[in-house]
Amino acid sequence: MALSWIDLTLAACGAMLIYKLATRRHKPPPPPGPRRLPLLGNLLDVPSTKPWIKFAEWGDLYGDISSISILGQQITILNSASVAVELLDKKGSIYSDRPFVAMAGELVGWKNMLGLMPYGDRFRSYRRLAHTLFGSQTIMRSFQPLEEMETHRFLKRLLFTPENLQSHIEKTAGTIILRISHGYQVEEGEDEFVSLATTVMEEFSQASAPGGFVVNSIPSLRHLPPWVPGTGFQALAKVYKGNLARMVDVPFAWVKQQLAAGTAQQSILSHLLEGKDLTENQEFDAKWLAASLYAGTYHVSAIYAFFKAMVLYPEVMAKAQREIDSIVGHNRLPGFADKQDLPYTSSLVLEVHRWHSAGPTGIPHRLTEDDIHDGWFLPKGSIVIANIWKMTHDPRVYTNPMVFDPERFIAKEGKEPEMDPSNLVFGFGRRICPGNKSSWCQVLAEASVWIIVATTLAAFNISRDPNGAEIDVDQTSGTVSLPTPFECSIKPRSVKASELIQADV
Ligand code: HEM
Repeated sequence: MALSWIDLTLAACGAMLIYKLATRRHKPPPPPGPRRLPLLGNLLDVPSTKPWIKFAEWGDLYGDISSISILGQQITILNSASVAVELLDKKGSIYSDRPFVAMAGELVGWKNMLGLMPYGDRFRSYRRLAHTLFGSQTIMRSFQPLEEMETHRFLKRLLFTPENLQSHIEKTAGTIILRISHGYQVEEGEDEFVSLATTVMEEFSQASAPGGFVVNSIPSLRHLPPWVPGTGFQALAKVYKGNLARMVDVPFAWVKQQLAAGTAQQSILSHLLEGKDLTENQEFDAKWLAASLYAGTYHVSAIYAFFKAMVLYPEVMAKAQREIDSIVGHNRLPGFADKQDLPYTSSLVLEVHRWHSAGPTGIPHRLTEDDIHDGWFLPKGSIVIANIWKMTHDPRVYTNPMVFDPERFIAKEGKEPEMDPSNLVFGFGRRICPGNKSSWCQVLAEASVWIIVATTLAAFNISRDPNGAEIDVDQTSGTVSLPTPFECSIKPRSVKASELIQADV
């Protein structure tokens, strides 16, 4: 008997159903994790603050690779460096996308910044562009005198208004980056570029916060016209977008004007633009690449954590000061040239990066293909989070991980140094922080923390404020996590130290 079209259609549907059932039956399970509720999954299990602590507990219960599901979206959590390397490094070609964040990425425009840029040709050309320029240690070292000078200015600000520690750190970190990225010298007091960037970073935090905007959970809402009730996010996105564009365009226009006048300082942008006939696209990329650097604020958190650690561990501060005094003496401040002779101070900087996780959960990666790892199924489009906090506080890797102890990185007879946290804190794979030590803008991340730590220890004593509140060893929630606020006393170590701080820069 001949088959009718309806038989064929039914057969096709049946075949599809059988195929789906068969493939579903044969699909391995997701990595283990807490029990999932229908529809909600683990929505109620993830704490709204400091999720890395809960992620670490799941690591202890279910192993180094675990997973949860939130409203149908699988999230895989990696709790050890080895598993992060296996997935994010070794399978980087499929683990390097970023999650789609409708409000921040799409509507406001952060997808043009490196951190949120989708993985693809444009991303690769950004990183290639940067690497060809700054893979050279020579170019990066040429920025060191500038960094020493800005650090000296930081010491001066600290001398006169130590109570404004956090804002001095923010200003100095921003200044160093703007000098290197745009060749721009920040004004003392209120500065137009710094204020604009501060506003834009706050807006980014709001626009990217999970649960902050309904459009982040239901991205298709972004297509609704602004007159539809409940789409107030559209108007706000327009304001944020305008501010972001100003933060990117205004300093860029300033550099072009300086280049035309022949007064431009050496900077990343001057290297990219000077004497080159760039296409519109190349110019666009250069502009957003330079702005991407300015958006990296993790080192503010690391420097602030250094001050907190010194208040809590005065014996560590005293030991580093003895080392600096013995090598540098009392008649000058330390500089990069002294670094190799200051191993304890350098270990102290490593311990700051380990003890305080500036980016406890990194920036989430997104899978672009299905993957099976160790018998577990990780679907295309799922999110992968490296729990950096757990990796740097794992007792299997670090002895007494909650204690601040630079000695752990110093080789002793019969004892190897513990793992260098630089292999963890800058993330993994093709999205590893470009501020990583083997990468092109290391001078901005590791080096800027080192020079501030070394000169501050040489010049100041940092101690508990006798009238201040009890200090807790805690940190704020967020992609970039700061130490919780604390009070401390910051005083020059001697009259000579005070003179050195006030000397002309
Ligand atoms: C203490 C200093 C710093 C730490 C701990 C840190 C940490 C991180 C981490 C964990 C990531 C995510 C990596 C991943 O997705 O696996 C990241 C990305 C990034 N960082 Fe840093 N960072 C620091 C300093 C800086 C500085 C100074 C800059 C600016 C030059 C910077 C620029 C960036 C950029 C542009 C990305 C995004 C890279 C991409 O998505 O391809 N970071 N950083």
